[in-house]
Amino acid sequence: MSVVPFASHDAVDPDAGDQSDSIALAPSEAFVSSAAVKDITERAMAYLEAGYALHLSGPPGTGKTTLAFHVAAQLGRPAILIHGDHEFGSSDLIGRESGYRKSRLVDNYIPSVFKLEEEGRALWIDNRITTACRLGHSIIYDEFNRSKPEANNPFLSILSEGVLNIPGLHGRGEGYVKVHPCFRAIFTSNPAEYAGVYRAQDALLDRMITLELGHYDRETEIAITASKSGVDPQRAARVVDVVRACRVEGKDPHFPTLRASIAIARVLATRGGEASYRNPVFLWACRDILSHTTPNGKSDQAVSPDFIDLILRRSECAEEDGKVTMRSGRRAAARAKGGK
Ligand SMILES: Nc1ncnc2c1ncn2[C@@H]1O[C@H](COP(=O)(O)OP(=O)(O)OP(=O)(O)O)[C@@H](O)[C@H]1O
Repeated sequence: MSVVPFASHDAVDPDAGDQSDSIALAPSEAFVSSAAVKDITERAMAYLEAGYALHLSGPPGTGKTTLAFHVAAQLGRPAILIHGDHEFGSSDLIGRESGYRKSRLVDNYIPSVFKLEEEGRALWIDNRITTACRLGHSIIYDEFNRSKPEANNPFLSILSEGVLNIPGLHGRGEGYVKVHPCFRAIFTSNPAEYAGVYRAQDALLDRMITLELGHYDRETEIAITASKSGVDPQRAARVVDVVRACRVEGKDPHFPTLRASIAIARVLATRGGEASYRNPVFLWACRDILSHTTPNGKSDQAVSPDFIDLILRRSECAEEDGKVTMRSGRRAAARAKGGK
């Protein structure tokens, strides 16, 4: 079983074999546990400990997957990661027959008597959900609505009756697997996604508790940007303010995301320099990373390079004004102190 730091979960190999699919989650040093993160974790843990499945729903880059890993780590059980895929069928999740075992017994101990017994059995291979249900592992099912709704049907009986129905094992006395009491499921989905997703079944949504996530507060975004890029908090704050201004004033409230802040800050960390309009590295990184078209593919840009220039110049002026105000405020305070 591999140990995966959950703020760098890209390291998981989803194609590893069945048993090695389980991972032990360990907190990464880069993980930020701000008040907002602690609050949502507390609520998530309350629902999971009460025996419910958890559904983290929110636009891209709001930290759903990272939070799912964090919460799964708090459960203290090995975890199994699944990424929703439109090619999944139920068998990809619960298991399938694979191969055939044939045994043959020839008994010719008494030469005049020849006894032959043959038995053939299809071999069954458990897949990830079955393994998790049997062993009481946690499932993290990322972007579960990328799988066809019927592929997720096994979860209906798992989450309501605590039983996994395996039609392929009926007749062998193993057709129903009783779900281990420690089994927990954490789902994530992105309701704003428009391509390659399916509408989740109401019956499945009704069996889980959904936490709607939005973008984190400014302080948490600054802490995450600084932690994931290595820049100091002051530069991280400048980057985050520009990204948040584009989000608020652009045509799409979901973009740019926290990932854009991290990306710009990483470029700054690599190339050095201030998060200032006067630093060409910062200027072109912002233009390249922040400008994008609207998600529905229309040609008008949600955030155009001109718009980014405007935001950058404005934030620079606001900062200059702030410094001037602070300087004049300090001078006025010194004058007042000196009795002038
Ligand atoms: N608490 C945190 N501590 C450190 N980094 C975080 C934290 N939350 C989110 N991040 C970072 O923010 C970025 C976006 O987070 P994440 O991938 O979890 O978002 P998401 O909502 O799952 O996005 P998507 O829907 O696009 O998959 C990642 O680089 C992640 O490492």
